[in-house]
Amino acid sequence: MTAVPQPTAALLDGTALARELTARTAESAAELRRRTGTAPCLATVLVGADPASVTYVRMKQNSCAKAGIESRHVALPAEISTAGLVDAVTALSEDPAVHGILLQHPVGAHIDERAAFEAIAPGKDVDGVTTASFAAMSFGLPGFVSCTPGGIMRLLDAYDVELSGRHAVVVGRSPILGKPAGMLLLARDATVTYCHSRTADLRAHLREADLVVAAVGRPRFIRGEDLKPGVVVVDAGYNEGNVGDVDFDSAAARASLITPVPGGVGPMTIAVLLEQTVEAAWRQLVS
Ligand SMILES: NC(=O)C1=CN([C@@H]2O[C@H](COP(=O)(O)OP(=O)(O)OC[C@H]3O[C@@H](n4cnc5c(N)ncnc54)[C@H](OP(=O)(O)O)[C@@H]3O)[C@@H](O)[C@H]2O)C=CC1
Ligand SMILES: Nc1nc(=O)c2c([nH]1)NC[C@@H]1CN(c3ccc(C(=O)N[C@@H](CCC(=O)O)C(=O)O)cc3)C=[N+]21
Repeated sequence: MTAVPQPTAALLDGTALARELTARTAESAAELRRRTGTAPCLATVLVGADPASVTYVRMKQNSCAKAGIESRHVALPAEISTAGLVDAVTALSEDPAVHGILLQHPVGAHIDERAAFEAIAPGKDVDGVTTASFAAMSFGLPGFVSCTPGGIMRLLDAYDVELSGRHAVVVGRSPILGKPAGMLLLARDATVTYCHSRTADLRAHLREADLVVAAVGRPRFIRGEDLKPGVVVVDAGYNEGNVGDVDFDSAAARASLITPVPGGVGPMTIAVLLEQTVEAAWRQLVS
C-alpha cells in the first residue's frame, strides 16, 4: 500500500480569533464614543487603483464600519509625486479628526515609499510602518506594532505556541512583514533565522525550523517535504487566487499547527489594525 499523506495538523483559526478581538475593539470604540461623543476615525490612503489594493482597502473600511470606526478614504492618482503624497499624509497627521492612518503598500516605484511612511505622525501610526514604530517595537517600548506580525503573535499566543528557545525561520524580510515578525519572535526568546532571495540554502534552514513564518509572495513556495515533522507553520502569504506561500496540503501532513489561507493571518492583520486605531483614538481624545 502506498502511504498517502494525511493532514495531521490542527488549524490556527484566524477568523475566529479576529472575531473575538474585534468584538472587544467594537466595545471599546462604543465606550469612547459615549465618553467623548466622537467615534474613532481611520484614514486610508491609496495611490492608484490596483485592483488587489482597492479590495484590501475596501475590506479594511468594511471592518471599520462593523466595529464602529469611521473611515475617511483618500484616493490619489498613480502619477502623484513623492512630495504630493508626503503632503497628503502630513495633512492627515495634522488633522485632529483623524486618529489613525493607513497608507496602503505598494505606492508605485517612482515614489519614495519610506518618505511617505515617515510623514505619518507616530501617535497615528496604527499600521506600525514608521521607523519610530519599528524601533520602539524592537526595543520593547510602547507603540504600535506592524499589523501582520502583531496578528501573527496574537494567533501563536492564543494557541499557546511555545517560542522561547525554539528555532523560528522567517522567509522574507520586508519592512512591514518579515523583518518585524522576526523582531517580535526574537523579543520572545526564539532563535530567529531570516531567509530571503539571497539565502544560499533555504531548504536546509527550513528543515531545522520549529516555527516557519512564510512571507515571500510566491504561491505554494514552501512544501511539506521542506519541513520538520511537528513544525508550526504560519503562512502570511496572500497571492492571486487567495493562495498562500505554503502548499497547504503537503505542509499540513507534516505540521502540528498551521494557518489556513484564507482564514489565518489575513483576518488577524485587520483585527490588529482596528484595535490599534481605537487605542490611538483613546490616547488622542482622552489622553
Ligand atoms: N495577510 C496579510 O495581512 C498580508 C499579506 N501579505 C502577503 O505576504 C507576502 C509577502 O508580502 P511582502 O512582505 O509585502 O512582500 P515583499 O515582496 O515586500 O517581500 C518578499 C520577501 O520575500 C523574499 N523572497 C523573494 N523570493 C524569495 C526566494 N526565492 N527565496 C527566499 N526569499 C524570497 C524577498 O527577499 P529580498 O528581500 O532579498 O528581496 C523579500 O524579503 C505576499 O504574498 C503578500 O500578499 C503582505 C502583507 C499583509
Ligand atoms: N500598509 C499596508 N499595510 C497592510 O497591512 C497591507 C498593505 N499595506 N498592503 C497589502 C497587504 C495585504 N493585506 C491583507 C490584509 C488582510 C487580508 C485578509 O483579511 N484576507 C482574508 C481573505 C479576504 C478575502 O479575500 O475575502 C483571509 O486571509 O482570510 C489579506 C491581505 C494587508 N496589507
